[in-house]
Amino acid sequence: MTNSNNRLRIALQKKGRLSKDCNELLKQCGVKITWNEQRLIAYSENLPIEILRVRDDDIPGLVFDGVVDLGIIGENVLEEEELGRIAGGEKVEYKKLRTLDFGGCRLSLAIDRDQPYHSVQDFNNALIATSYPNLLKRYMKEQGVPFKSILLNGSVEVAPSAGIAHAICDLVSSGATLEANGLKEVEVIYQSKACLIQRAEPLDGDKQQLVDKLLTRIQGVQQAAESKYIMLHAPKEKLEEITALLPGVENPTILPLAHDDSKVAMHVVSQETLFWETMEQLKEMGASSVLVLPIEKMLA
Ligand SMILES: Nc1ncnc2c1ncn2[C@@H]1O[C@H](COP(=O)(O)OP(=O)(O)OP(=O)(O)O)[C@@H](O)[C@H]1O
Ligand SMILES: O=P(O)(O)OC[C@H]1O[C@H](OP(=O)(O)OP(=O)(O)O)[C@H](O)[C@@H]1O
Ligand SMILES: [Mg+2]
Repeated sequence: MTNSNNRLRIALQKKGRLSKDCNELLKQCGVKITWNEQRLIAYSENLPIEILRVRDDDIPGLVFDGVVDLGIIGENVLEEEELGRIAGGEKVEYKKLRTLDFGGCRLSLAIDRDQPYHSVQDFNNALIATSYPNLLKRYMKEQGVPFKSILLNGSVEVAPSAGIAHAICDLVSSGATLEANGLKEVEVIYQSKACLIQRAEPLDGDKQQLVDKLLTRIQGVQQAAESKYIMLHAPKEKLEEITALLPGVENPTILPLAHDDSKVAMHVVSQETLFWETMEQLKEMGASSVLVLPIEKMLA
């Protein structure tokens, strides 16, 4: 069954690590949605969009099968599902539209913290607990290390101390969960971020236009998050030096200052964070009133 009405259907994680960031991204893109914790389909009030709120594991399949038009999903879950389907002889098609700037984590092999470790060869014939058997299999095949996996869908970190497995392969971000369970990370096998995917089958003209609009807005939101608006007063003779110091700046706006002929006001959009060290250097060059402001939206 496919989408019968004319709304663009987007699958998002209902509850978990990605949900807050997904909802925030839609909000920043001007998609107004009234969320109701119990409702599994939410409708936008101002755009023809509906949100299907599901377990993240189901999102790749919903996109591959064309049940939804778009989905936001961790690359780890996306590739795991893709590898699984390919292994089962299925053809997998979808479009990856954009990598997003949240959901960053890595899939790693970890062992008991007191166990010595030399190389990936230490996993020869080991029993490894994981929720990502296909990504693990691909990695171990590349490394030429035979192993056995045991599938655990959650609380994977408990496996070694519970005597279920010798090691684990699970997601790591801060490392706090590994540490709390007496484990140490020994190999990173996959780096992941959230991404936006679209079903392979073409959308009708209106829906594709809406997708393109959303993509432009997402780009604007991401660019803005990475950029800063910098305002400062600069001595006229130091303009070039100061511009060279500011990261990613091309054409600053220069404005005259009232009652001071020796300085001008300089406004620039910088593509990177301005570090304290650079601020101090600016000051040494005679710059004053340096302000660094966040940017909410950007349209190039
Ligand atoms: N510690 C983390 N830091 C950042 N991103 C993470 C972290 N853990 C997981 N992620 C990313 O967020 C995704 C969702 O993680 P989460 O733990 O919410 O999944 P889940 O428990 O499988 O949720 P669901 O109930 O929807 O199946 C992961 O697949 C990964 O891409
Ligand atoms: O390195 P850390 O910052 O400690 O993060 C890693 C943990 O985060 C994820 O689980 P989550 O907390 O999302 O819980 P879940 O496995 O129950 O979904 C992941 O499965 C790890 O257990
Ligand atoms: Mg899940």
